Amino acid sequence: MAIEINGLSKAFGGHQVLRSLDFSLPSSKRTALLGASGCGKSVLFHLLAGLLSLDSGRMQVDGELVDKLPVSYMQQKDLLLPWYTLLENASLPLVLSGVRKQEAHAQVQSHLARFGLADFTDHYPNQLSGGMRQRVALLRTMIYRQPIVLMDEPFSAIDALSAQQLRLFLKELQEKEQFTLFFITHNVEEALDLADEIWVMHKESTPQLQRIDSTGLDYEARRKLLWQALGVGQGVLSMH
Ligand SMILES: Nc1ncnc2c1ncn2[C@@H]1O[C@H](COP(=O)(O)OP(=O)(O)OP(=O)(O)O)[C@@H](O)[C@H]1O
Repeated sequence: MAIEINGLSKAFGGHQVLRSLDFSLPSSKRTALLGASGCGKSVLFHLLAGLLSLDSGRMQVDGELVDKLPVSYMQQKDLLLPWYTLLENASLPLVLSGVRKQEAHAQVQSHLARFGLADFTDHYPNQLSGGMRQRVALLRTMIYRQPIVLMDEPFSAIDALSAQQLRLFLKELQEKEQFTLFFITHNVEEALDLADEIWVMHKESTPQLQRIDSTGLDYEARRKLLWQALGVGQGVLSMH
């Protein structure tokens, strides 16, 4: 699937957030997007998913103009419905797509153990930890999957060990099923471990999107290059 974006711009009031972005999203690859807080990463994902409208620019899938890409979108907020149990929340996209409830539940149940959620089927979101809710959101994204998967900081609310396991799980799944993964992270190591391609979004410079070319470099050199592109010697990318 060829995904081409041209001249994509977005402003809020007088604040120009995205300035004429051009890129093709690498198909069947894992692409990481990094950049300082507030530079417009989530706005870009909202535009791609059709949750916001473009001021100008165009999006094409296999040469066809589209107003949104075919995405499963896991947002920063887990968006779980408080009055539904874990099982019902995770099954929701399948049920909405027309799968019978019983069958949707059975499908979800077969994946629960892998996500460390098998013992919590009947729990409501307010009875789950932040990390667990994130895992339910990840499961829900994976179970009703479109050709492109957008993830906005998928592992930021999860403890380090669970995050590592889920990263590995996601990587294996992507390698097996070959969907196009585009994810936002503030974690340089996560980008280096998980992504085939790494892009940095800038607030001020033009072009606003920079592709980090680290062909032939070892891990340490790639790490250094990425920190340099982020304009930071070391330490954290941004403070929330
Ligand atoms: N609906 C909106 N209305 C007005 N301004 C908005 C809206 N959504 C985003 N913005 C502004 O657009 C800019 C970019 O926001 P965005 O959420 O994309 O940043 P980000 O790079 O994802 O940041 P972070 O890494 O902290 O999540 C910010 O200045 C934000 O205040």
